[in-house]
Amino acid sequence: MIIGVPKEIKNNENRVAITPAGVMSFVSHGHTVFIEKDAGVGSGFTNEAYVSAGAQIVERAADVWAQADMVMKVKEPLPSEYEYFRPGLVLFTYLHLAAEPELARALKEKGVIAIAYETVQVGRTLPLLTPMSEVAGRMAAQIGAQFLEKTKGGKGILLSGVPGVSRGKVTIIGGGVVGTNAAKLAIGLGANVTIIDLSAERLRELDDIFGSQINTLMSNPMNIAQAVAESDLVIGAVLIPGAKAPKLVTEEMVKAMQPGSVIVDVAIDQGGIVETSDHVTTHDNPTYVKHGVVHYAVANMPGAVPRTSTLALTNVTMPYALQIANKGVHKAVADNPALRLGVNVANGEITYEAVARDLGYDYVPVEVALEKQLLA
Ligand SMILES: NC(=O)C1=CN([C@@H]2O[C@H](COP(=O)(O)OP(=O)(O)OC[C@H]3O[C@@H](n4cnc5c(N)ncnc54)[C@H](O)[C@@H]3O)[C@@H](O)[C@H]2O)C=CC1
Ligand SMILES: CC(=O)C(=O)O
Repeated sequence: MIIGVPKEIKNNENRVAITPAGVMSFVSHGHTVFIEKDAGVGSGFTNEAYVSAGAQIVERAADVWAQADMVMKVKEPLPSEYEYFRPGLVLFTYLHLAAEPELARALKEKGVIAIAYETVQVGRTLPLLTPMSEVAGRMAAQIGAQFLEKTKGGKGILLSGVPGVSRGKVTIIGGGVVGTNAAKLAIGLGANVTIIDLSAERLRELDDIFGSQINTLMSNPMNIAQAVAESDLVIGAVLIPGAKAPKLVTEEMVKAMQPGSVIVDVAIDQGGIVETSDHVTTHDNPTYVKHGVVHYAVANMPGAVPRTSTLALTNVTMPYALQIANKGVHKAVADNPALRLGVNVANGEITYEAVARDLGYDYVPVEVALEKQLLA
């Protein structure tokens, strides 16, 4: 198979979908890898390192897309990349389609087989999302602490407090991977931490992990309203796989926060859990203020720490990418139920139920959609 890796073009996105080690794995299995010139530079991988590993460097993104059977990326394609879509092309990347209706339409209309990292699922875990959620969760606490500084627009508090002055209050809504990692850092910073989740089982696990270092609360509008109003920093970390994020923090709740408080809505890639985080921001211009509250809504947070993130991401994506390359997409998906759940669009159909529901399309099972191609 020919695998193509374009350079990421999202604002300050310095990750890359394959490292030289990944190239070596593909090549040792008889595959060909085209890497766009300088695609790895932001993550510290030179063109020469890719060539030494057996890749061919291609000058133009258009040629990478045109020659590849499978394109591997990190972030969802941007509108300027939609023209490269074509029937039968396999696209393996983060997609977050419930929040990207135009992208979903383009993939559907152009007959791409689009496999989303974030919906590949093993039991209750999302193995290709986990490492980036670890990164973003840890970043959320440190970014929140930074924007609480007066010079950054915040109310001017230090989360740890100092002897004789209270600690800052952090509320984390969603106690999964992002939430747990945000809590680790927030506890490390000395904050007073509350985690809110809908799952009593998860709250029990969090209580076992963190003990008296955190407070846990069941997710309901009353608990959320009270915790948010009292918080200096709120971190949005809820996920319903594939679906648009539920708006759990209403505009009224935001208005009740003190001016200069901070919201880091990590779930913004799925649309965000805060009513007032109504648009995505970028690393260049990461925050805006609404009702006196600083909102941070960057959808590619790990892109700011690309060396760590690229290594962590490719550690988990490569085994799946190799299965697709070695077996072909049909057999790889048929053999691996985890990968099957990753397929969001195939041959003109939406094949992930939550995405179809949220975007108003008919849901077509993956097998049926892939069969269409074999019959055609
Ligand atoms: N902005 C960025 O750069 C990044 C964003 N993310 C996003 O962060 C979000 C969270 O991801 P993970 O922590 O990996 O998901 P996860 O599946 O590990 O955790 C989600 C948690 O939300 C809880 N939950 C579901 N409904 C809830 C409700 N109504 N109230 C409270 N809790 C509820 C679940 O019980 C679960 O514990 C996702 O949208 C993910 O895509 C992840 C990485 C980077
Ligand atoms: C999860 C995701 O979208 C990211 O790491 O950018």
